[in-house]
Amino acid sequence: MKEIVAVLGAGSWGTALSMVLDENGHEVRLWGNDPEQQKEINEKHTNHHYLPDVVLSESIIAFTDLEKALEGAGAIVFVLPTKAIRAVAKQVALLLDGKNKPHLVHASKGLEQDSHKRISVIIQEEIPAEKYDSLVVLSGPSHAEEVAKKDITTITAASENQVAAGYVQKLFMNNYFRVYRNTDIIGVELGAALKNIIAVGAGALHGLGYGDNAKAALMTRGLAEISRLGVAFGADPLTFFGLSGVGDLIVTGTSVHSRNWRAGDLIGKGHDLDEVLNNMGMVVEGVATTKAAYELAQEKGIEMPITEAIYKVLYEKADVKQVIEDLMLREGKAELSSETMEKGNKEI
Ligand SMILES: NC(=O)c1ccc[n+]([C@@H]2O[C@H](COP(=O)([O-])OP(=O)(O)OC[C@H]3O[C@@H](n4cnc5c(N)ncnc54)[C@H](O)[C@@H]3O)[C@@H](O)[C@H]2O)c1
Ligand SMILES: O=P(O)(O)OC[C@H](O)CO
Repeated sequence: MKEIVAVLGAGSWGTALSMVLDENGHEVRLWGNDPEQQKEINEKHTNHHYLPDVVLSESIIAFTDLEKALEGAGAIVFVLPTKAIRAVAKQVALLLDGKNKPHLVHASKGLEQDSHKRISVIIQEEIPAEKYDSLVVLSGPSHAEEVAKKDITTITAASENQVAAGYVQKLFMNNYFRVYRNTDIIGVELGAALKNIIAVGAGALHGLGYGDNAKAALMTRGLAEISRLGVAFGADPLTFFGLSGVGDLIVTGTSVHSRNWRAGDLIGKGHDLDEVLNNMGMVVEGVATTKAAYELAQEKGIEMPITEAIYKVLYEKADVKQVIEDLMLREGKAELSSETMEKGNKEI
């Protein structure tokens, strides 16, 4: 199959996914809102700020005109920072005529500020169902830098509509980019968004000089609270043992490629949050997601002690070492409870 695919978001991940789609023979239109960057993609076939040293295929065409990018597209892939999704979805809704119904895909990882909504919910709110065919979430352990080098990557296409998930699987899959299907859109989106919080924490532990035991503790107990929140919102607990759960937690919580991990590392080393975010030059989703998840957990009475600790460090300027000591000295608990997986038990 050869499709026209509009990729919305010309940053690291949008560019890497465009390379996969181009490799698979699709017509790729990479839309972005920065004319200089789009010019660079079309004239030099590079996107040096987001993927240094990567040369793009000449057949990947950058667009600044959204209407032109969407014309006749069989699939539209949203790969924008979470905070830009609603505004761009509104624009897309105005441009879709309901006759040619594209498949919608999103590959972003976050929760909306204030509303705490998942990205698929935002897209469904902004684009009327009669204007598109299906909505699929593409998510999993995948650093853009490695995908751009064609390193082996596995990822999940999640949708309640398995025909649509199969379409997205076929669209992206090749010998270095393996795509699985999944039906649990809630679990996949929450796993993807919440692992960024734990990755910030893992970076901070590294920055502070803690060792591997601490890293394993954070990631394991982090996964426990991600699962607790997810299950409380209707996710399948098994999803958190999959690519969008433990898989993405490993890749983000252990890698210098991760902007979330790097931000945490610098915070652990004593740098100011605003300075860290300003210097990163790319989105660090975990910071905003920490606030959204913290508020969500407070609202629903779900215990998320690690998220709460990271929230205090990021938003209340709490001392990291003190926060870690407080976490360690909480009242002793049982490690596992079958109720945790069934109901999001608040005792654990
Ligand atoms: N980088 C990765 O390896 C990776 C992998 C998987 C998922 N993701 C997720 O994909 C999403 C995008 O991440 P990224 O790494 O590409 O971010 P990035 O910071 O590298 O790039 C973001 C791009 O979005 C553009 N943008 C921002 N606001 C916009 C708007 N209103 N309209 C149009 N363009 C706008 C920016 O100009 C930039 O080109 C995030 O949710 C991230 O968590 C990233
Ligand atoms: O660079 P990060 O921290 O945004 O993480 C990138 C991806 O989400 C890893 O799967």
